[in-house]
Amino acid sequence: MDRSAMDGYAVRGDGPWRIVGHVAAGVAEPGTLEDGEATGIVTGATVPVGATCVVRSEDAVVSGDRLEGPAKEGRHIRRTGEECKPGDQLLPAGIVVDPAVLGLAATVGLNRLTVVPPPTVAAVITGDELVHRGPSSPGRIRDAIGPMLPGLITRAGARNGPLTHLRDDRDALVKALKETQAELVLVSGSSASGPADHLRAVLTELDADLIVDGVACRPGHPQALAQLPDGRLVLGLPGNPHAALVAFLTLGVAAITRMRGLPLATLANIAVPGGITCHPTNTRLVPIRLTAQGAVPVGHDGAAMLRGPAVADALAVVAPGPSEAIAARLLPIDPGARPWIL
Ligand SMILES: Nc1nc2c(c(=O)[nH]1)N[C@H]1C(S)=C(S)[C@@H](COP(=O)(O)OP(=O)(O)OC[C@H]3O[C@@H](n4cnc5c(N)ncnc54)[C@H](O)[C@@H]3O)O[C@H]1N2
Ligand code: MOO
Repeated sequence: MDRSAMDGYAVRGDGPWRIVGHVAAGVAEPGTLEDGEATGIVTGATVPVGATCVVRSEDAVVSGDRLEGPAKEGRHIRRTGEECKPGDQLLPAGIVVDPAVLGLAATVGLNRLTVVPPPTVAAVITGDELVHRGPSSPGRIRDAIGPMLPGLITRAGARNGPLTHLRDDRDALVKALKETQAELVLVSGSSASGPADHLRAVLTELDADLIVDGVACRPGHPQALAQLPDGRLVLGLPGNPHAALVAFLTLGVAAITRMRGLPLATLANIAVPGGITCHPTNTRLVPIRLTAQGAVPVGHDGAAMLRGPAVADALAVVAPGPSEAIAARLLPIDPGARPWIL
């Protein structure tokens, strides 16, 4: 149906017009206008048959049932089929159902969409030294990874499964990995080769396929990705909090993105006017802020520090090399952000 885009009067022909009625919202049969006739109308209401334009209420001069105002053929009428015609493809296949997509689907009357459901991601935080409330004390530190994960998981487009805390105990980790129901299980603080780091041994015991056994990046090199025989994925996040964040943003987001049926993002390149020292053999991930001149490192970027990442817009992905990089790729700190095209 043709609808009014403004509150005012639907008119037919040139003015002045005689006001013959009013069309309220939701009226299905607004009638017909003859030449020289007008009817009051609200935004969104169906215009009467024969209406040639709508005069906005602020442009209308009314005295009794007489209306005067500016008239221009088609003005302020939303014509049927303006946005889409039968047979139009509204959206490409494989698109993320974000709020605008959902609204558009409802607009065209769809009750059901065929979707790839978001995967569920669970987390197991390990460490005898961790406390979860109050300040740290000698020998004990606050868990900084657990509080980061639910938001990261949500922003990566997955559902949060259970988040549990474990002592550094091999049997407890075996039990947790056997019992945790999620397509992806994150395990923090057990990725290296120390006496309390059981992840790799436990993965072997569970007959997992170790898909990624360390990544040549700094921080985050001990990260690991494995697949259990029943198909669930396990991602080992290094215990150092910045390293854990890097591992989630790289392997974690890549795994979740593919489980959602989406292609991996292409990262934009950006200039680093002040340069960033390269690592000779590993890719560096350096927290930066975006400025009009390019990427500027924010500092406080040690593997155990979150002060840098907390104020950063992105991680600069700096390829290995002998000297300084003057350009880098950008990995958003927020996994829900669309990667920038610069
Ligand atoms: N011999 C080697 N030792 C280490 C290596 C190595 O290559 N060879 N790599 C180091 C790097 S790099 C990292 S990262 C860590 C990774 O260790 P794990 O994943 O096994 O984690 P932990 O040893 O338990 O902890 C490391 C560090 O992080 C602190 N931590 C642990 N969990 C949390 C948490 N939830 N919140 C805050 N901080 C946490 C923990 O107290 C340690 O200080 O291995 C290095 N060692
Ligand atoms: O992962 Mo460690 O630096 O590489 O913290």
